[in-house]
Amino acid sequence: MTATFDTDRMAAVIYGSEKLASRRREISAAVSRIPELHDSRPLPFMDRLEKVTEMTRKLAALNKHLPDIIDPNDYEEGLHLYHEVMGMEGHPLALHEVMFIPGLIGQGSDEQYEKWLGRARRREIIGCYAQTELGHGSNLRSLETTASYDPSTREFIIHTPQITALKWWPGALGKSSNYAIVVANLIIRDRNLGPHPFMVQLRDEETHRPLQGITVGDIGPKMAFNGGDNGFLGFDNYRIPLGNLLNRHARVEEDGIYVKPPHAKVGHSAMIRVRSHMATGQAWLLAHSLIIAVRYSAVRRQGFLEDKTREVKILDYQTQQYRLFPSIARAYAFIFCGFETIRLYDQLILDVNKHGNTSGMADLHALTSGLKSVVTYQTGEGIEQARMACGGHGYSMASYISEIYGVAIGGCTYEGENMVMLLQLARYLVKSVELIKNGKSKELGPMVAYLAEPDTQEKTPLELKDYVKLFQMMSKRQSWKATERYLKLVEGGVSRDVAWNKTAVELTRASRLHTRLYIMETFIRRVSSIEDMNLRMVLRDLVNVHVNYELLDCGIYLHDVSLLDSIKNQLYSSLHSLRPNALSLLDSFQFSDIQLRSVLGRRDGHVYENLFEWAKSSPLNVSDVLPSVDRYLRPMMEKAKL
Ligand SMILES: CCCCC/C=C\C/C=C\C/C=C\C/C=C\C/C=C\CCC(=O)SCCNC(=O)CCNC(=O)[C@H](O)C(C)(C)COP(=O)(O)OP(=O)(O)OC[C@H]1O[C@@H](n2cnc3c(N)ncnc32)[C@H](O)[C@@H]1OP(=O)(O)O
Ligand SMILES: Cc1cc2nc3c(=O)[nH]c(=O)nc-3n(C[C@H](O)[C@H](O)[C@H](O)COP(=O)(O)OP(=O)(O)OC[C@H]3O[C@@H](n4cnc5c(N)ncnc54)[C@H](O)[C@@H]3O)c2cc1C
Repeated sequence: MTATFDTDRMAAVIYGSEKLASRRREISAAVSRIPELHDSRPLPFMDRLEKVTEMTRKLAALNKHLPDIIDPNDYEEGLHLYHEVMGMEGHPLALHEVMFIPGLIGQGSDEQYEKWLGRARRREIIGCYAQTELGHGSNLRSLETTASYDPSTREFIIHTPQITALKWWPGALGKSSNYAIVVANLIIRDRNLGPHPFMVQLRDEETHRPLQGITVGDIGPKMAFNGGDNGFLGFDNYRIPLGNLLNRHARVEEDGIYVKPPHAKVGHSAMIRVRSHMATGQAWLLAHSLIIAVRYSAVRRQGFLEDKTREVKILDYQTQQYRLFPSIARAYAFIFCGFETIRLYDQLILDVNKHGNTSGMADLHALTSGLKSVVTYQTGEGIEQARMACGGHGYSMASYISEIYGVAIGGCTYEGENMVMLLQLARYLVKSVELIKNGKSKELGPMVAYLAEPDTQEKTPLELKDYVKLFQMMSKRQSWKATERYLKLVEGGVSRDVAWNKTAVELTRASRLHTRLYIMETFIRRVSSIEDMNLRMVLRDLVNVHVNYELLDCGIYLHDVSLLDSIKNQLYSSLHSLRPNALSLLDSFQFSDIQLRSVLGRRDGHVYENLFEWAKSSPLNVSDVLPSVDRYLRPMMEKAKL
């Protein structure tokens, strides 16, 4: 089937500019010409140590070739090059780029940039972000690692008081990093001033051995990221200089006087940054799995429809389309709303760092808390559907979908466990409803203004604005319902914390609806702004799939469920309309075969030949009779014959 639009032009929309989209193609082409940058053999056949070694080998090779391929100062080009070469299974610089350098930029002073930033950027040192502990991750106020100030030596003493205080999970900590931003409770004269970020050297720069007072290692295999070394870390009264408290916002004077930051949570900026980037990051993962599933579905034939002489492509089944197309729509929606969120984050950082203005922090914290939760969960759902849509071959690691799934659902946990983060957004929604109840609607931010709108009659949506209106109404009702339930308990004498817990499920529902509304609105906004008519038309089809699917999925929040029949019909017809463009919408992501790492999804479409070649390369097929057969199976069978 021929697409109605140009995939290069769509790539420019997906990646934000014509220039970046074409640079991505050039970068992929450059990588394809350098064998040193390719996987030396399929990753699923490697054990953990081999994977870590392979990732480290490629990283060093990449570091060597990087200046010939990209402008080292161009972050977006760098991100693509890393994805292409390193894939997604983790590597020594993953957290260095994603949290260590951004954490230093967000929290460090100009003097501290001078000391560490250049070295970090040149990769003279490798760092990670060590916050989570064995006993606590979500509740930062219960972290146990201490950094006690000793004015006599102008040093902090970093200490792990007990086993639960061991840092646990930080990526690239176990074996790769020699520095870390360590989040520890700042203690001055026995007063705990809460978690603060410290720059800590962990290993000798020459020998790479842990420094005295440091215990560090790898935490073992995980669901995914097994090419990376998530680690543990303990401190035995380990001393660092006063200048190692990252002090752009909070400071300790030599005599121990503490200077507060302009906002208590300004130290969370590295987390807010990652959360802001997660919608786009997860969208690539969702698209990655869908490219595999949709390409495969356009090759795989099974069963008959009208033509009884030739089996049908499985992509023509309505159930297959229902399984896959709403996720294509979500992948696009996440990208567009991700771009908008990143812009909000960049603006906030500018406001905070240049003008000391922290007034936007609460809004962005609430928004990104909800967004990371909804997006990671829906991405996981979409990837799992993509796997099942490939039948048995989806279950093989040749499809690579299980790896993508493992990586994506890590996002439900890292950067804030999803339920915990949904409840953060819920605090904001409840406060907003309380403002309205107290006659202060004027104080509401623009994203929650709809909470003050009166209910109107539900009617069949015909235009996009009708869908938004219906969704706003459902979201508003749920926020009010949850708030009133909570307040009723409080008014009845239940403590706020217990009342909150007794309302928590309803509160998370409110957060999800609010976030889904935001995603829908940003998706519609972006598509309406696209000038190329061919692109706009196909994206409009995608929006139709999205709004109908979302409404149907949230149908329990409608009062008049009879509306659902017409919504179902509109959904089925929009799935049908999308069919000719489905594959090209995914090809527009322009994943190379190297980056795809999937035998099932390769561009050449020779699924069966490629699968057979892949199976033959299994280490189990090196010999016809395995030693385990000689040692155990044959004797067992021989014995049975006697
Ligand atoms: C270029 C970037 C790319 C990014 C990658 C994106 C996608 C990736 C795709 C592929 C992956 C590839 C590589 C990545 C691999 C691995 C993963 C990468 C990183 C993972 C790193 C981590 O996980 S680091 C550890 C993260 N930990 C957490 O997130 C902990 C969660 N907990 C919290 O954040 C907090 O404890 C809390 C928010 C739940 C509560 O905060 P706390 O300070 O304890 O709260 P209270 O003292 O009770 O105060 C509550 C009060 O403060 C408000 N608040 C809280 N935080 C903020 C904030 N940041 N800003 C503003 N306000 C805040 C809160 O709303 C309350 O306000 P009210 O009292 O007014 O209601
Ligand atoms: C792949 C991966 C990479 C990571 N990388 C890093 C890193 O680089 N650096 C780093 O510091 N950390 C990292 N982490 C750790 C991660 O940030 C934490 O695991 C995460 O914040 C969740 O915290 P937790 O493990 O304490 O979960 P818990 O909070 O123990 O969650 C367990 C359950 O308790 C529930 N729960 C907890 N609190 C509440 C509450 N208040 N209300 C309702 N329910 C609640 C949760 O919803 C969940 O169901 C990583 C984790 C993973 C999986």
